[in-house]
Amino acid sequence: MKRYLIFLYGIASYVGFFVTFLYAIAFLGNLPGVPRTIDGPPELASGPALAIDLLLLTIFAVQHSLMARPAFKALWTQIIPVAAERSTYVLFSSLALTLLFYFWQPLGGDVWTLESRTGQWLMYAGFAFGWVLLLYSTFLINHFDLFGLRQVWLQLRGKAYTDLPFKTPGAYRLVRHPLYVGWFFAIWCTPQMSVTHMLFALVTAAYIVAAISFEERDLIDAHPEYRDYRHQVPKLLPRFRSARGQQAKDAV
Ligand SMILES: C[S@@+](CC[C@H](N)C(=O)[O-])C[C@H]1O[C@@H](n2cnc3c(N)ncnc32)[C@H](O)[C@@H]1O
Repeated sequence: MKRYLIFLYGIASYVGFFVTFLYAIAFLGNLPGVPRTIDGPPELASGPALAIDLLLLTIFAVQHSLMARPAFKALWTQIIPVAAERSTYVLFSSLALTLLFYFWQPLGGDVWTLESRTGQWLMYAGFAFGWVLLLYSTFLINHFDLFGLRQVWLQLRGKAYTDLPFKTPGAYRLVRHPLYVGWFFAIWCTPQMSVTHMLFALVTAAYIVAAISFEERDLIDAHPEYRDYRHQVPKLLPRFRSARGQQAKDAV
């Protein structure tokens, strides 16, 4: 019975993630048909609105980073079943994001507005590319493990969990963090950058850069070969070498 409940919990948490993921696209892209998006008429004075937005971003950052640390997981799994740990992380992340979507306060004011149709379409293309890259990268690592489904499925079948191996498929050969590159595209590519959107993009970008150093420390502890990978593959910006440059390097 308990095994089925944990499995159902994992499925529910995954559905929650998926709905939050779709809402995040609509929220950041100011898509029609959803009750609240990142931009809109300000409801509060700038000071309180800014304080609320920063608080919402901090809640997400603290939840997301703290609950991902091995030391926190070791403590947390004394309270909740080990197999439900990742689903709980996913659930809490979705809740923190939902809180942000619901209470987000637009500040008003524009940073840039692209008038050219080509510029606008390039921004839309970058936005779409970001979300696709983000989702694609989860499948390169293991989508079902990242979102807790593999863990609850293995326990349902009475099988032991095995850690994911370190791997560098597809985009991981170009950069170490393609999923975060996807985030960068999703948060910065907009034809109309408002002050509110800029605040979101700046804080999120700073958070991603900080999160990378925590994540890489854990990765080196778990997979010592990550140290070499770190020297060979850039963090976020791919290096495109010319064929002649590569030949010269191979010859050395
Ligand atoms: C949300 S994913 C982000 C992955 C990566 N930072 C990126 O931007 O593509 C975080 C999880 O991926 C795992 N991870 C990151 N790089 C990995 C790799 N090359 N092989 C296996 N797991 C990896 C981390 O241990 C962490 O559990």
